[in-house]
Amino acid sequence: MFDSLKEKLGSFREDVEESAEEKAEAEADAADEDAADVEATADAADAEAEPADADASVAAQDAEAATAATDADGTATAPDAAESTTPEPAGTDADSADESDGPGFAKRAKSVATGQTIIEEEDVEAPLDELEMALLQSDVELTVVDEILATIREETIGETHRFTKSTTGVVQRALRKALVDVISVGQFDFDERVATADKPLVIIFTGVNGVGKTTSIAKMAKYLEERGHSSVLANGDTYRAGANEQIEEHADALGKKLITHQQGGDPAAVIYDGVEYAEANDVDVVLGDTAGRLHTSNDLMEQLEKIDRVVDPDMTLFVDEAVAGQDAVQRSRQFNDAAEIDGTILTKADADSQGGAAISIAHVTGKPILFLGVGQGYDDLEKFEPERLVDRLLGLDG
Ligand SMILES: Nc1nc2c(ncn2[C@@H]2O[C@H](COP(=O)(O)OP(=O)(O)OP(=O)(O)O)[C@@H](O)[C@H]2O)c(=O)[nH]1
Repeated sequence: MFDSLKEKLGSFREDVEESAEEKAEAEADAADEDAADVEATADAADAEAEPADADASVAAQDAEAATAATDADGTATAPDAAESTTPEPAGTDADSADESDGPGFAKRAKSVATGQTIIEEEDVEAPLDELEMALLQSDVELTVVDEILATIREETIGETHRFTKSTTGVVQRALRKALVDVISVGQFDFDERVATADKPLVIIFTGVNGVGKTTSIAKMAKYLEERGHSSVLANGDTYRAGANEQIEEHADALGKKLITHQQGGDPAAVIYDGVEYAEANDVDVVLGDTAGRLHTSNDLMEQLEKIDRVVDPDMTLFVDEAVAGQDAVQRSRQFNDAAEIDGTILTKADADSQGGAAISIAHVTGKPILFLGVGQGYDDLEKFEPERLVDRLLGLDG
């Protein structure tokens, strides 16, 4: 699942690491040269001046003395020890040095002294460009890509951290936050909502045909049963020939009651009958299918508005397939505009390597993805857990 996206996110991490490694080497070389300069200067100063003057003279000649500070005897100390053991020489205060360039020269120099480096814009720009392309190719929606890149910039640029060892840590944390932020929009606890709702709870499934809507209803019936909730199925897809037979197969296989009307009947009336059946038989949840292939969003709106008026559903779930990528993202926007949805079930995630729809839909609709369909079996409905998914994408799931 989402293998191609996983690979692309891994490449981004490697790109930033590489760029940090190159920078670390360059800074370490520069620090070595500075340390040699300082030593030479200190030796010369030793002959003529007081130790304290030598400090000041070193500092004045080269602000990078902060990278290899000089102790009271005028002996250059190792860069690693400078930060913790040596007071700042007069005139080399990091804060007062030239800060016109990014995090500032003195701060950078000090970072080298402590074995640390700072991530600057130039370190991440090229990898971020690559990531932008990779996300767009993975069908992640443009505004979502922008949001992800902005968060990564915010979380990495200016970050001071130990050299290469922890570059991965900083980038990993930034990527994780960026992805979790966009995909966890609007999350709520579905199980909790079902458990605490007045019964019967009415859930309407909407979305275009062929994406796995009917199968998802069957999977949901099984999911609810495993959590102690009974359900009745109501086939509001009165538009398509063969729809009754198709859902009937699932109802039979699961031992669930199915309410149907003839083809061409009123979807709201079928679901109303489902609610009446549930009330009369103490059934917890009504799962209502609808026809998705309507010609205009007005038709769709009318259908769902009528269902709204007649049965006042508790939840409307949009169903689409992960493999449809950008198309699924655009449809989620259209369905949400036409009739406000409460969340999404994204099917066929098992067959999707791109992951664009999974990353984008919550951000685009403002409503959470609640479940992933991960196969054709009744058990193949996985609760959508943003953090778990992101950890999987970043290879942090052990
Ligand atoms: N691999 C995989 N296949 C799925 C998944 N969900 C549904 N399918 C398959 O997708 C096909 C279409 O599913 P349906 O449930 O018939 O789709 P629908 O949206 O109800 O479409 P119609 O009833 O034809 O309007 C079926 O072959 C399902 O087995 C899933 O999560 N993974």
